[in-house]
Amino acid sequence: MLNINNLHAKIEDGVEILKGINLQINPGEVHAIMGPNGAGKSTLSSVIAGKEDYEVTEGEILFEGENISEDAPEERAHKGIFLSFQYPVEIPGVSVTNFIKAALNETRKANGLEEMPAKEMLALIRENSEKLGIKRDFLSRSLNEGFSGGEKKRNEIFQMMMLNPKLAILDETDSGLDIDALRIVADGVNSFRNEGNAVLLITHYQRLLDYIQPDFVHVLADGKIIKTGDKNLALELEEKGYDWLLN
Ligand SMILES: Nc1ncnc2c1ncn2[C@@H]1O[C@H](COP(=O)(O)OP(=O)(O)OP(=O)(O)O)[C@@H](O)[C@H]1O
Repeated sequence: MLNINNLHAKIEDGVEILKGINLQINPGEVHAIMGPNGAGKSTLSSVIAGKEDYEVTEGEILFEGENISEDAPEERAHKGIFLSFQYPVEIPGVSVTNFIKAALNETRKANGLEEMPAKEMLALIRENSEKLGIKRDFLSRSLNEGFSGGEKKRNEIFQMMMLNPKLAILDETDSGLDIDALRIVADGVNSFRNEGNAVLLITHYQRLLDYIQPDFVHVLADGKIIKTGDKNLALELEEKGYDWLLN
């Protein structure tokens, strides 16, 4: 599904942050990326999603066989790539429901589909909000306005489940997940994952990987993936830190 080959990327002022990333994600897989602060984890997720602060200087990102390195962020979203936001924007006057309806219909339109019939939309909203324990009054609140950390997390996972992307990138490196938020993310990801989609989970929290079983764990340091293993690698990192890999 996703093939990243020798990806180099820099920020606009010229500092290279990604220095030759290779990563292959197949349908049905969950990959976790861990690594020290400042390694480039969030940059990698932003570059995959097409955030414009970064420039790809070498290598390519193939999504379902197609080079998307030059695509605008919304084109990538329409192709089925979802990126959660660590610091989501507040949109006063736009409710959680209306935002997700607009986003979902926008994606359908870009893929040549009709708007989702209102009844179907309501049923889908009900199904996903119930799965996540989201109450009805929450759905009519203004997007992210005054949301607690846990509510933002719940909304983010709700958006992921509603949009049902092929590849979900969840960047949890710095989001201060408490135990409840950890469970929200874990339960959401576990109910989302299936044979046809994939998840890239960026995290500092080994505990999250107790709840979400990753197929692969990668360590990213200084812009490169320096080690790949299974879930036991995360346990080893918890115990030993990163130093033993950096020397
Ligand atoms: N837009 C930007 N402008 C300036 N510097 C940036 C920008 N984006 C990333 N960087 C720098 O690139 C490096 C990698 O940052 P990044 O956020 O990708 O690391 P990370 O591995 O996600 O770190 P953390 O674990 O601390 O969240 C850091 O030195 C950061 O300051």
